[in-house]
Amino acid sequence: MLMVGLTGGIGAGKSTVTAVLAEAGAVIVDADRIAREIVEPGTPGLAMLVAEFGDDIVGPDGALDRAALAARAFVDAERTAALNAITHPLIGERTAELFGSAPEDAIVVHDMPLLVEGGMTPAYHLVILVDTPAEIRLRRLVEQRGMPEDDARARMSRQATDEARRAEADVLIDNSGDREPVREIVRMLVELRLRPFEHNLRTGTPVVGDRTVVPFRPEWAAEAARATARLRHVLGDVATRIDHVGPTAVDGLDAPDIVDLQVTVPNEATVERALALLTGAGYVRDRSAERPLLHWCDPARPLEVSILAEDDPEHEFALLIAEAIGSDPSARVEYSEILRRADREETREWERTLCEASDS
Ligand SMILES: CC(C)(COP(=O)(O)OP(=O)(O)OC[C@H]1O[C@@H](n2cnc3c(N)ncnc32)[C@H](O)[C@@H]1O)[C@@H](O)C(=O)NCCC(=O)NCCS
Ligand SMILES: Nc1ncnc2c1ncn2[C@@H]1O[C@H](COP(=O)(O)OP(=O)(O)OP(=O)(O)O)[C@@H](O)[C@H]1O
Repeated sequence: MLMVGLTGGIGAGKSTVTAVLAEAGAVIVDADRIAREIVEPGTPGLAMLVAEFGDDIVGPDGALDRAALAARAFVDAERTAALNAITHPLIGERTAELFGSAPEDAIVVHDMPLLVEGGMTPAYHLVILVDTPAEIRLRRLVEQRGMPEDDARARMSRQATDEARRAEADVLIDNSGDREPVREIVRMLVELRLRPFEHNLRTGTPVVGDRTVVPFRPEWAAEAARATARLRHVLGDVATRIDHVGPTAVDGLDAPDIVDLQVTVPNEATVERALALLTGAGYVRDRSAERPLLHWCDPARPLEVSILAEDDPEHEFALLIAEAIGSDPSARVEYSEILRRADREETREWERTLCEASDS
């Protein structure tokens, strides 16, 4: 199962995107819809809200008066936190049930406005952001959905900033213009990334990156940071540290488009534990490598994860390499030449020699 998180601020246009994903066969888990289910008349959720916010959030028909609750819940951060403390655990339970009942080969899309706010992004294989500037969202909410402007602004102020969302998203979909180009982009995303990603995960097929050197990409650092957060989510305390290493960690250096991450664990026994956790999460072991090495399954982000014990001398030199290259222009030139020869073992040997020299 491929788990995709889809997020965006209020009014970003997530519905446009989920409609295309649903047409393509994805299973959509809609957080706003679940939020309605758990407060239907007669539910414990509604009773808890009444106890917290008062009787008059319920209409004469016994149903939640959503506008009345919104008017009380979004006035300040403390009131919103009280709303969230009641609703979010109930939403979480129902969400887990729906994920649990999806077929093994499904692409499950969690349409969730508060993904970043909840610190949940590392739990998904991919995070998609519908990225629409706040002023456009506001205008659409007021003009097309008839939402009072002060309500829309109040909710926005309880949500993450556009910048915070962008930092955690793997894919940005710009919905500031017409809908049709957005639909086409989403259809392409499904065919070129989501379907092969799901297939790779289910069949244990690794994405082994191409070692051709490409111009330096400033995005590598952020991609490594998101991949690190995902590894941390799987490994928890088993990893003492996780570092972005290798050529893409050297600022400004042209390199093969493969992000290298190094997981450090306390000892040899925990190397095995880390390997088991990562293979259980879909990372694929590379049996041809000398040392414990895994590949990821995202066709658009080749990733190599090595696992080393703290007392292994190799673990030190990978951490030194970015610094050693950064401070030595001739080493940078030499490194580029080695990388162009695309031989992993030769590259590692050269890195080791450089680090030993700069260490002494
Ligand atoms: C307060 C309620 C009754 C208002 O209902 P209303 O029909 O006006 O809005 P609806 O539920 O359709 O939500 C519309 C949008 O408001 C924003 N929003 C809703 N709840 C929150 C919240 N707790 N914090 C920040 N933004 C929120 C989201 O962008 C959401 O997509 C309702 O939003 C609610 O129960 N919220 C708490 C549950 C929740 O956090 N839902 C968000 C996804 S888990
Ligand atoms: N590209 C677009 N051009 C014009 N209007 C749009 C576009 N995309 C969405 N809209 C409109 O903007 C409003 C918000 O979109 P939508 O309801 O899909 O947002 P959402 O991300 O699901 O929001 P929420 O978080 O509030 O549930 C809707 O009225 C929708 O019809």
